[in-house]
Amino acid sequence: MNEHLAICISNKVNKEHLIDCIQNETKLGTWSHLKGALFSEISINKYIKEERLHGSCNVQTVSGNSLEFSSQGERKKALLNYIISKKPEYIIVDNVFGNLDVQSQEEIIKTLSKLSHKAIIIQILKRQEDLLPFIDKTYQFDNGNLIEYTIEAEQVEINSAPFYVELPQAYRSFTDQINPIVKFTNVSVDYRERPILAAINWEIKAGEFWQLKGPNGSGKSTILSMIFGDNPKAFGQDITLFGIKKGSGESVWEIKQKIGYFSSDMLRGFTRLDSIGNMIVSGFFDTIGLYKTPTNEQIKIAQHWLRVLDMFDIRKQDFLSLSKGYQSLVLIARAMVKHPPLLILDEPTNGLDDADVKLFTALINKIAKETETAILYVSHRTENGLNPDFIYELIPYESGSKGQVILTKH
Ligand SMILES: Nc1ncnc2c1ncn2[C@@H]1O[C@H](COP(=O)(O)OP(=O)(O)OP(=O)(O)O)[C@@H](O)[C@H]1O
Repeated sequence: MNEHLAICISNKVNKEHLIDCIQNETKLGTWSHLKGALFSEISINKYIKEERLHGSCNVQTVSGNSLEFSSQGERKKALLNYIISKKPEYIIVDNVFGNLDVQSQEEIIKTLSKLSHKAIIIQILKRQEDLLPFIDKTYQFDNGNLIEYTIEAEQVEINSAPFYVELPQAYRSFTDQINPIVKFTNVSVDYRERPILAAINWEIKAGEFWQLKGPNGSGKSTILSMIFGDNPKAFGQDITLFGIKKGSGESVWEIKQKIGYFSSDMLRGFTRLDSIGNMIVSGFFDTIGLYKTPTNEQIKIAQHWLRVLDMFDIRKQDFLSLSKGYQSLVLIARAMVKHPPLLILDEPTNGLDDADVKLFTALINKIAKETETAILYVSHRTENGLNPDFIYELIPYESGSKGQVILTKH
């Protein structure tokens, strides 16, 4: 009988190092002698690189779409199918439910349970609620060793209001803000004649807190890219952002000035050395890292945010020295310094551990309460304590996804 294990880690542990130890060293276990596979965003990124380089890779999606142009959930499903076809003797399963919709989460539990009869499953676990049901033993990774560890309910004790300092007031007022700030009228999108969105009608007004949800591939990122990105599919559509019809001469830069954006993807791949303080100030210029000289007022606002996060004393410290959870708090402050009318959070808790999710939730609730900024949050997870006013749910049909509005507090 295979013994399956979970290794519980916080965001302070170097996950890549842990994976390397499992794959290549015998100190943790004897897996390195076996044929292994890695189910992780790390592998997906590797295959996307390969695809870019050679035009294709071994991991095939169900629709035949390239990995690069597939949705996050579609990529994960394609990777799992590929891994199964390789018949590994052990599988490292990292962030098992990240980016998967509720139905796919149930399916993956079934698939992995079945696989667990043939292969050893080594789960890397940051969220207690993600523990796979067939796991036999749980460990912590401590100083390069595995120490047996029992998960107990609600071990994570975090003050529910850890941010005491009031948020800075808007340095420019949005009281003359044109409402709604986002308006989609009959927006339909298809990719290579495959309908994705069908007649989307949606309005976000100033100060509202929205969650956008829907199954994998239903078109959430497509909607976001039409608001925040420069998706060519937005042209010729009836989309009004901040009172200006999209495509009527405004620059992407003008739109981005009014939107704060944070995605868990931003935490990956930073190599540039910059201080925590500079990272926050750079939000005024929509650059990652500081290239321009900020005004005194901009410095004052950034310092205020540093005090909110209780990071003023460590402001000169390297941003990369922070844990992923603290890096995300800094990047949210960075998104907020310009006091944007709209804050977009794209899968913001993906990859965070339990303690960091609690801090993140407290900061977002504070922003919702103390500012006029509307929040649009995209996630498959329902985070306890994060309470959007409305949900916009995409429901897929052959003819493209339709949207429905759900009021959550009435
Ligand atoms: N550039 C593109 N070319 C072809 N197909 C695309 C492109 N971009 C997206 N798609 C397809 O459009 C559909 C919607 O993708 P999108 O990323 O918007 O979904 P999503 O709801 O964000 O999914 P997930 O929850 O899995 O991230 C997917 O089936 C995807 O494969």
